[in-house]
Amino acid sequence: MRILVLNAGSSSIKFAVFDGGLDQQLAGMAENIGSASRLRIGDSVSDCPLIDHRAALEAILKALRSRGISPQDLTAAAHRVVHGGHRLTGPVRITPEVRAEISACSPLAPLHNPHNLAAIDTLAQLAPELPQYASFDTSFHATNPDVATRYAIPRMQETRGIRRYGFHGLSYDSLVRRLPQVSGQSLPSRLLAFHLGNGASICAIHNGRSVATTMGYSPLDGLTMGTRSGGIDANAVLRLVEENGLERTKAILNHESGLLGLSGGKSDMRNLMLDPSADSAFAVEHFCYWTLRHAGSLIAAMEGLDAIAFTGGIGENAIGVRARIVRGLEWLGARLNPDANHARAAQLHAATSRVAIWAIPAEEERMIAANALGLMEAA
Ligand SMILES: Nc1ncnc2c1ncn2[C@@H]1O[C@H](COP(=O)(O)OP(=O)(O)O)[C@@H](O)[C@H]1O
Ligand SMILES: CC(=O)OP(=O)(O)O
Ligand SMILES: [Mg+2]
Repeated sequence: MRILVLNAGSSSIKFAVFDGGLDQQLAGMAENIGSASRLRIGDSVSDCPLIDHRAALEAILKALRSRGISPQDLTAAAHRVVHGGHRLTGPVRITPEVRAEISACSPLAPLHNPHNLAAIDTLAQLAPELPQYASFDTSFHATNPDVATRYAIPRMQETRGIRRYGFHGLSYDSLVRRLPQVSGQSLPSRLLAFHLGNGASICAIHNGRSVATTMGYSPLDGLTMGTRSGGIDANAVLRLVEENGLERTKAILNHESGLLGLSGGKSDMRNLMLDPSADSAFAVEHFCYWTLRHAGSLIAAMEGLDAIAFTGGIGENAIGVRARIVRGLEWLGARLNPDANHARAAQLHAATSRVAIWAIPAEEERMIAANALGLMEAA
């Protein structure tokens, strides 16, 4: 049994091969697609010009072939699909109907669904008999109450799908399973989970279920992100459309804003933290400030806070960002253990902290493989 998992994010494609016991045989990623791209497989890293996601997928498949794994050797492929809309609320085997539904959701997640579909189509061409499965980033938030998911717009528009969905659900779902294993304790009742990567969101998890999250109709809303604006007044968006047209405005808000727009050219947190310019420092502060503003809103939705967990590329690695965010939550009694933070430990809270603080690697790939395996076993 060999399951290939493909997780296409906005700037990267992560991949992993699992066996039937969900042991990971191989993993890697193509990162910084479109700029200074690199291909990592296990411990080896090579600079590799990857102009777009298609080129990245070809490079990944070539690298797998060179390690003796061609598409024909796989039992199944399993994909992260970012937007499942309101019909695809759990993992599924990909059929022509499912593919059409994912495609219909592409305008809602323009940085993601097209890449997810491209990977599905490429594998279908290379290995037409290969069963393929999809897990959706939106599913975990299906438990949000109506009051959290509805925009205050006429019902007619809501029935056309204009509502909040929420994303990064595979990461939050895996966090809920992983945290008790790592901490040796039961899941905290009111858990605030920060998925901070190139795309970034926060989720209020009450007794294991998502009750509120910062992303909305699409993965543009909420926090300041690598290249996405995060929350912006709809009238400001309309003005941008009037002045720049629809396509240009989409590009501005999705590809040219966020940390990139604020710093004047850098979207990668690693680079921003090394850069001494005032604009880069402001971009990092904007990211942290708005993360905290939204955190306050989600804490209110849960009526309190027992624990926080950081995940995603920034949440797992950016020591200074974590320290700044926890400092902003000191009024709630959160206290970081600086040594644990610097050592990149899993448990980050000081003994005096009233809020538990954890860093847990995002295990989206394992979650996607587990979902696919579950469907195969049930078939
Ligand atoms: N050691 C590090 N220090 C600071 N930031 C880091 C580090 N490693 C990764 N990051 C940041 O994590 C982000 C990418 O996160 P990731 O979750 O991989 O993104 P995505 O899946 O959305 O493409 C980038 O901003 C990157 O700079
Ligand atoms: C939904 C989303 O923003 O995904 P990513 O962080 O991988 O870009
Ligand atoms: Mg990601």
